Amino acid sequence: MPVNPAHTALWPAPHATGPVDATVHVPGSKSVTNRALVLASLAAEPGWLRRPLRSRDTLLMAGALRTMGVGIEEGVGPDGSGEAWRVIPSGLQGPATVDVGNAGTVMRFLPPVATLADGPIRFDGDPRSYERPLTGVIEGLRALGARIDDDGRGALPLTVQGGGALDGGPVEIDASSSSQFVSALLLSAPRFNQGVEVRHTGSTLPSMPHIRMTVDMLRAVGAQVDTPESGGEPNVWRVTPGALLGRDLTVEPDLSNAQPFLAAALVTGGTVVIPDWPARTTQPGDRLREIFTEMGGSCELTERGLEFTGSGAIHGIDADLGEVGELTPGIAAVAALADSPSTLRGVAHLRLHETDRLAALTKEINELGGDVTETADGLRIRPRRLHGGIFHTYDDHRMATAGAILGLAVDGVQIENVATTAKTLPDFPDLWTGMLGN
Ligand SMILES: O=C(O)C1=C[C@@H](OP(=O)(O)O)[C@@H](O)[C@H](O)C1
Ligand SMILES: C=C(OP(=O)(O)O)C(=O)O
Repeated sequence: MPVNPAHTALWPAPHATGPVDATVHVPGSKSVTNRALVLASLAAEPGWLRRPLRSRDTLLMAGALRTMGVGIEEGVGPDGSGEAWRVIPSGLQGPATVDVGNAGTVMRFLPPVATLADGPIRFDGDPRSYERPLTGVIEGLRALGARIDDDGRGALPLTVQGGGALDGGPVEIDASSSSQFVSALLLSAPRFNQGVEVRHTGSTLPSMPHIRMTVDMLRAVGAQVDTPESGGEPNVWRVTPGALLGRDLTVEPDLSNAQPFLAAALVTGGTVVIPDWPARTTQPGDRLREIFTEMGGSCELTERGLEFTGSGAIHGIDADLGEVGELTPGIAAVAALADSPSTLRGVAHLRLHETDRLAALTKEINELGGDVTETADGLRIRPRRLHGGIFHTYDDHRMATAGAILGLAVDGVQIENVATTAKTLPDFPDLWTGMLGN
């Protein structure tokens, strides 16, 4: 197979020569954009999506929905401002083939949509997508009446034999390996004949803010959802069948992608402003306000956005990151530069993310001279003086941004395949050098 030069290229991570002082406009949220695309495609009328993220994961989602017959057109929003997508739902059709890349949201959220299509929808993706868990979606959909052909491993590749409709009803799944199993079954459920009642049976459930995001966004398009938090049973979510509205939604900046920029303020003792930081959000990245404050920064929400300032000191942290797992690589990078040890817990499921993130962070930080050990459910990080070297990214966007954070403080860090940030933030290298005034 020919080697893609972008995958072997080394990017010299810029070293900060002083405190950063920058305003960084962070593009839209991956998680919001991909949920909005699914919900708008299932609606009874056209809708608008303003400031959508345009990255590998969201373009794969839009492309997949288009191959099933949905119209997703470029346009300016109804008020004439900003870039937008107009989503025009239509009868979903197979045969079609969906490339999921390595997008958890695409590989999990779309098989339920495909059950509503007329005809077979084949799902395939990057080699890593074959290793990421999908059992909760496959078994869950079968229990709800779907026909799915797979090779019995509970993973991709597979074909959903869309029958134009799905019975729906009650289903038990174990979503301890990914919250996206729950989100997937809920997002399409207003269109199932009986809606759905999802009961999670596993002992842990990661990424609760992402499940809240699913519920909030369903309600915003008119769905009726009962949750444990709205007085329902623990671990049970119910969605009533019904038509969804086509809305006009502006996508919030991706707060998890704001992380490396906030980290830059923390690591250099500088200030970074992120405009349009939402006052209220379900995005897990909002937790960075507390986490990075505990690690030595301070922040304020002003009319300019979130203003985050580092004190010059970086402290270690003992934190359960189970709710905000996708923040772990960036927190681990900051922790490796701190003045005291850190313990990051509750993130065993990161072994099944874009790469085995616990192994990758341990190996790569240690190769720069660090002292990181894996625990059963996380990392223990004892800061040591680091040196330059190659930081491998394993096709993981958050490994690349974690390496860039280290490079601010450690001279001579070279990031292999920084282009992998295109999964959720294609502009990363430019935004990063722009922040540093280069
Ligand atoms: O639903 C979502 O948009 C996501 C849920 C989380 O997945 P897991 O629960 O599999 O960690 C998160 O890590 C991922 O980046 C995005
Ligand atoms: C885990 C992540 O992505 P995915 O949506 O592919 O699961 C992530 O972005 O950190």
